[in-house]
Amino acid sequence: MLSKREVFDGVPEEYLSHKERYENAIRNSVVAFSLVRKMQEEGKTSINNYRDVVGGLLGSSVLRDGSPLGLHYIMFMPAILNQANEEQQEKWLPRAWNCSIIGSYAQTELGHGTFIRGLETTATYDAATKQFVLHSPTLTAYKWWPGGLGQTANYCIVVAQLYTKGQCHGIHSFIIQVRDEETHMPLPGIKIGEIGAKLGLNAVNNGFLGFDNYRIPRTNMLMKHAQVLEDGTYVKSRHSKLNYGAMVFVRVVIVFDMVNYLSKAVTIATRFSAVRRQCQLKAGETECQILDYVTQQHKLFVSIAAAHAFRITANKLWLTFNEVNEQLVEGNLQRLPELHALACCLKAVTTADTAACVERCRLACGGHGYMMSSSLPLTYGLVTAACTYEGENTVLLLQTARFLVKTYQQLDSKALTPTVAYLKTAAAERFCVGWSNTTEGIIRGFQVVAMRVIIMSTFNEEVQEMSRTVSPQLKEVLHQLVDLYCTYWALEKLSDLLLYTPISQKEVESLRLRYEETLTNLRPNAVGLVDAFDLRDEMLQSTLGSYDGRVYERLMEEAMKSPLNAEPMLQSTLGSYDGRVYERLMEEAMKSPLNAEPVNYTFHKYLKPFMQGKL
Ligand SMILES: CCCCCCCCCC/C=C\CCC/C=C/C(=O)SCCNC(=O)CCNC(=O)[C@H](O)C(C)(C)COP(=O)(O)OP(=O)(O)OC[C@H]1O[C@@H](n2cnc3c(N)ncnc32)[C@H](O)[C@@H]1OP(=O)(O)O
Ligand SMILES: Cc1cc2nc3c(=O)[nH]c(=O)nc-3n(C[C@H](O)[C@H](O)[C@H](O)COP(=O)(O)OP(=O)(O)OC[C@H]3O[C@@H](n4cnc5c(N)ncnc54)[C@H](O)[C@@H]3O)c2cc1C
Repeated sequence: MLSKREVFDGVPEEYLSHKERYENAIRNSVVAFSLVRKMQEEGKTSINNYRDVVGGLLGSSVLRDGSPLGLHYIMFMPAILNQANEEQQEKWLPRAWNCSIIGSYAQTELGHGTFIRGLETTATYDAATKQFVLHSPTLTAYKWWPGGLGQTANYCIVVAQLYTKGQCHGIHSFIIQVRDEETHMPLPGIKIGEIGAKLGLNAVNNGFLGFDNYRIPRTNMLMKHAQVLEDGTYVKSRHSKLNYGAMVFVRVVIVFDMVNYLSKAVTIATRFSAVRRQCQLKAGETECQILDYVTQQHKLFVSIAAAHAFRITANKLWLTFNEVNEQLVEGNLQRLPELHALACCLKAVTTADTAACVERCRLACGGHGYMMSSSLPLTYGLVTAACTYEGENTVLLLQTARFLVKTYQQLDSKALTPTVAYLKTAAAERFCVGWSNTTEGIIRGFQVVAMRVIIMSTFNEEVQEMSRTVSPQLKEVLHQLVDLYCTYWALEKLSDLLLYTPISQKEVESLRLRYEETLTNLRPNAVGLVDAFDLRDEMLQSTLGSYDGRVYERLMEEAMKSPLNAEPMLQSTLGSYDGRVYERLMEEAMKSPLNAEPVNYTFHKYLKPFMQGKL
């Protein structure tokens, strides 16, 4: 059994080189995911409910900057579950589940990420040999970004344009072996490596992949929805977008991920704000806690409310996802467009808001928030990536807008699905008959705004659910959070409300007062509310947010760990670009020390024994 997390001579991750970071990540990941395998053996997790277990590990301090094995669980396995037929699931799932193969998900290319119908990788069926020929016709056709593909995965799901009998049938998914299972060397016809250093997630080992007329068996096309028969006949799917299912799943999962990161960041910033004393409220008094400043409360408290709002929303979205998928299995596709629009909208909104809130938490901690040891810069790097991956936010909001406009156009002719039923009410009231400065009044106002501009998603507060299951005291605080969240956004989006609702100047002024009252009312419970997230210090990994409040001692202890305090100079900088983007990106990628060797030693020392169940 491997010892717990090893680091180089006690040097924290921040001071490791790019290569050392990867080697450290492999070591930590095989230890962490051996736990998942142990839980499988003890029946404590299964192929259909491992989200929480893997999610907990990926958000933990052990894998704090991602894992080369993350995509295996996040997309490789869900894609097999979602797009492989039964025979293929029987063949591939057991090996994926016990990690005797490690997979990734290769869709994005150097030249295309958003417009997936424009992907260039081709899979051309050869009926004579009953094989598909995978090929990257241009440099821009190289797969670029797949997590774990650089040096770790030996299989991946590849999304390519399917050609058979001379005709293109659009993008489909294929399971493809890219490395030898014994030697881990890239297979003939495969060009593969890692793409280089990034803003964050530098332990994920994102890779590139090019095909040179690479042949795979016909049965490696995932054929749950569409098929290619032995003679090359194409059988199309019931719905052209069923192949997009893996992306919908991850968008749903990302909403849960944002809850975890936002809870961490606001816990760190709120606790630090209770410890930090700076300036005086009245001359001659002792310096006050910065948490007592209304400006500090304005920065932080809405993040506490948002963490709860996102958690409730994530749970509701997960229920919807499972409901719709059960209907898909029965052949009922009626709610697929609603699920797609909902997943797009909530992934975009929660990632954008979380990135903004985490940055605001950092700013609320002054210089100490800028220290890597605070864990806030790392958290920001993780959440801001989520605004891009799994569908760039702008593009996903446009997908939601497309669905809402279509829904509005069919308002009188079609029954509305549950999450857009409010449009009927808002339409009936036309211009929001009256404004009231209550939670319900604000929600109704936004429904009217949404109605009017058809691109705002509405906010479904689960207030009733809280009143059934919580004590009067907790209900009061949770209602304060609901009030805060609604009045905050009413004030943030005041221009829309002024444009589309009859809110008066007087009501705006009282809304402002109500907002400040709510901040004051929440202040006594602020630390208790973040303590309620129950995030252990090991999870937070932050000098500012530790439970014991020993901020300064911890800052100094961490500072003394820097090798710069022991040695003169480290580091160097990289060159800049001349505008030849794709060639330069590839040239930069090839500079990575990881690409200097065909197989990193950690494969033979850690990964292979892990995959063979020998750890
Ligand atoms: C299990 C373990 C869990 C552990 C938890 C730990 C947390 C981890 C969190 C995640 C961490 C890291 C993961 C990072 C990994 C990143 C992976 C990737 O980034 S993979 C690549 C992702 N790429 C994209 O998302 C591409 C974005 N682009 C698209 O999706 C499409 O191009 C789109 C939708 C923008 C346009 O598609 P298309 O051009 O084909 O469609 P149209 O716009 O013309 O619309 C036509 C029609 O189709 C409907 N539609 C579109 N998409 C879907 C869909 N997915 N499902 C259903 N329907 C869809 C659309 O609504 C239109 O319908 P219509 O009725 O005609 O209006
Ligand atoms: C950390 C990370 C991990 C990733 N992991 C994976 C992975 O494992 N597998 C994988 O396949 N991919 C992965 N990706 C790739 C990711 O899915 C793409 O980056 C994403 O889909 C955006 O595509 P792009 O980067 O090509 O940007 P583009 O699609 O080129 O978009 C660039 C910008 O153009 C604008 N734009 C584009 N299209 C439109 C439009 N229709 N309307 C308006 N504006 C538009 C937007 O402002 C957008 O930000 C990862 C990316 C990151 C950052």
